[in-house]
Amino acid sequence: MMPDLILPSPAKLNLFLHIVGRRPDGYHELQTLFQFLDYGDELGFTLTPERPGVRLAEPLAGVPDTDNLVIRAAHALMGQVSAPLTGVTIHVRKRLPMGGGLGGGSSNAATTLLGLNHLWQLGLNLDELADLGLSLGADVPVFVRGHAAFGEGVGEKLTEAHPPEDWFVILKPACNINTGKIFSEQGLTRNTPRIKIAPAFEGDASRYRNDCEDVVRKLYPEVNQSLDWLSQFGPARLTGTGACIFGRFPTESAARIIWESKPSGVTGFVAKGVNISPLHKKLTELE
Ligand SMILES: C[C@@](CO)(OP(=O)(O)O)[C@H](O)COP(=O)(O)OP(=O)(O)OC[C@H]1O[C@@H](n2ccc(N)nc2=O)[C@H](O)[C@@H]1O
Ligand SMILES: Nc1ncnc2c1ncn2[C@@H]1O[C@H](COP(=O)(O)OP(=O)(O)O)[C@@H](O)[C@H]1O
Repeated sequence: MMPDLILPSPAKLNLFLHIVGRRPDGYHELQTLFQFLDYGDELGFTLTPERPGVRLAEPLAGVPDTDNLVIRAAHALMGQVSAPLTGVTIHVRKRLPMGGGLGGGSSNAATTLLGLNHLWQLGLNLDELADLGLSLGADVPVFVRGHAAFGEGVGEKLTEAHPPEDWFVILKPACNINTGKIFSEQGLTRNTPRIKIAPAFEGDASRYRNDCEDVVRKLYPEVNQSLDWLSQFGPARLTGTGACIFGRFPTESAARIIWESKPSGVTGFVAKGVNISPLHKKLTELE
């Protein structure tokens, strides 16, 4: 059966990620530049008037349904309204590697919040949805707002940004990295000076850096090797706490040439960086 609504759930990159301090609760204060990719998962929503509640069409491998950010986002939204809501089945077409620093789970949560707000005609605004999203994860608000952004705090204080919309080769080295483990490493750089004038910095990709990179290179030889390989063709960086890395190219064909020559055993994709989320583009078309 055709879903009632199909929406994209794009990936993000952290074009740079600076750790500028630590809060009393141990969480790290970041300064980061988020950009979306025109590549990601897809969520299909099918209304089920005969069956109330929210469910997944199929479970995600390794993620119990109650932990799935799609279900958690739907429940968070249902908690905001007292009126009875039509049942819905959500199909997740996964293309993004999980736990790779591309924000797939957070993006799925945001797509669910906006998709159900639309289907159920709840009328919540983006501020309300971003607040709900933050309770699910630090990366959810930027996906809810849908504009490339300079993020501060844990990534939830967002200022719209306009980095160049280049092409990227994204590589997924064959290892999984736990975000909590990286943030608890003793050798992590935690004292990068704060950037005061973000727009001046955004335009200069040669200054982009990820403070997790040194620690991740030491702990994960697969990431180290992939970064060394991709760096031959230009600056290559880690996104989030990894394991995915990206290299920047001015054109699609330049990116594809490098992609075709990647070492065996490494997966990934080629995608364009975009400053307006594909999710918001699609929702605007529906209005
Ligand atoms: C690093 C970033 C950058 O975009 O992305 P990913 O690599 O996850 O995509 C995010 O800030 C990830 O935020 P979020 O998704 O909420 O982090 P979680 O996986 O819940 O964090 C796991 C653990 O890492 C530590 N943690 C996380 C974020 C942060 N700013 N400081 C921390 O110290 C905390 O101990 C937390 O319990
Ligand atoms: N719908 C979902 N998609 C992906 N991961 C999910 C989802 N729901 C829960 N998770 C959990 O969230 C973790 C982080 O996933 P993800 O957001 O894709 O990576 P990252 O935060 O590294 O960018 C996964 O390892 C998985 O256990």
